[in-house]
Amino acid sequence: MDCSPSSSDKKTLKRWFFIDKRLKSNHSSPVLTDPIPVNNSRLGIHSNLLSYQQSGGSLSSGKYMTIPRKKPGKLEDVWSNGWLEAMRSSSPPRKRLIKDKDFTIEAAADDFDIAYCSWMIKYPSALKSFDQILKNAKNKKVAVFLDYDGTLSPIVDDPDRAFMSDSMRSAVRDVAKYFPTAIISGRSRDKVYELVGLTELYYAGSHGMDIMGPVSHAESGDHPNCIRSTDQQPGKEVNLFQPAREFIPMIDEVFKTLVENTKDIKGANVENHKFCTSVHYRNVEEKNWPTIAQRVHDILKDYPRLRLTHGRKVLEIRPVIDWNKGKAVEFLLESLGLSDRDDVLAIYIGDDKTDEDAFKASKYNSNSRFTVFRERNLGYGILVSSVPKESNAFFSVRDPSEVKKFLKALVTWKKFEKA
Ligand SMILES: O=P(O)(O)OC[C@H]1O[C@H](O[C@H]2O[C@H](CO)[C@@H](O)[C@H](O)[C@H]2O)[C@H](O)[C@@H](O)[C@@H]1O
Repeated sequence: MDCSPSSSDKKTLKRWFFIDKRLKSNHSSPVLTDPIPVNNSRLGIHSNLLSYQQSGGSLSSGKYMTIPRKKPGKLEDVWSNGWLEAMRSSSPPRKRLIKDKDFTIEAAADDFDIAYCSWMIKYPSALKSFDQILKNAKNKKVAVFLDYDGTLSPIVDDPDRAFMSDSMRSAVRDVAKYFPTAIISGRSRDKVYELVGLTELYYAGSHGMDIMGPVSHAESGDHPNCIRSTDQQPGKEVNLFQPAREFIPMIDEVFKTLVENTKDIKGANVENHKFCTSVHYRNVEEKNWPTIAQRVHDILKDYPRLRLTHGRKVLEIRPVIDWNKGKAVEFLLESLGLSDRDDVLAIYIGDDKTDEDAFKASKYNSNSRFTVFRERNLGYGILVSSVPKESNAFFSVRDPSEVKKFLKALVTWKKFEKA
């Protein structure tokens, strides 16, 4: 779809603004929003509100190796804390629907396209804005951060079959030849490394809680959770940074309990990412979503040091520490010696709610210690989305195929600049 306005669009645009106005007058917007669980003091709390070092509360519930079969709680829990609402809006609809928290209307293709074009005024295409990006990148050190699922690989029903294409792999390999490049994924670091298979990159798994980065130029290398290692990535000395190390036994225990307690729900799938665990409901019938949500909720009640976040048709359980993909980007920039400088442009491409933390990331800077990417043009967040949704990103691309075009364009620019 081409979103450049043409004269023939005028009529339809007018029609769209009329629809838009009508929806707004009903306190509604055609843009998908991510409802944040309300009414839940613990399980849905935003990580930024929590300090990194948590005091009190034991690390384990003391039940390692025994898997308790939970007594079901009341279904009202998951209604009242907003989980179900968040689950329903957790992935872009495949059908052309305009959704709002109060109602869903089936949109004619035209209306949907116009909604998308109107959304792109706020989140312009990174491909069409490439000249603007280059203008800002000129004479700067560019660093590239990439999410995996939905960004480098298309979303598919089976998480074990989310492969990236060879052409995408070669585009990422080329990018890494010219720019420091890292993958920041919700998956375990081992799994995402297995899927990407490139030694040229740095990897952060478990939403940034397991970072294999460069041997540090800065203080981050002296962090107590940093281990220097040479054997993890062939030919490279790397730093391993694992701020949630102490949670490994607890996550393993919760993972086993989740497997046991969801095994009778058809389509449920639990993954262990070592520092966090995911419960997929993409293949669970919608009528059973309240049940799966309630089971997870009941288990988490026993773990005050774990919290829940929502991904694309997945419930993610992770430690209550002030660490996320945004912090991982900051950490990697610091390790790369790219923090305390103005001549750096960080580009982050991602599709999911957890990528929003990275879109909001700050960069250390001598003038003001934390400088938000978006406000100072020190970095660009690029959201991958084929439907309108609210984001902290600056630009957008529609899908992984546009991500690949963008990466290739970066490489072509750099080659040309060097020649
Ligand atoms: O941060 P990411 O690299 O994007 O990882 C986030 C989650 O991605 C995977 O789940 C998502 O992709 C699956 C495969 O396309 C899809 O089936 C699932 O519905 C999506 O949520 C991964 O399996 C999760 O563990 C990650 O947390």
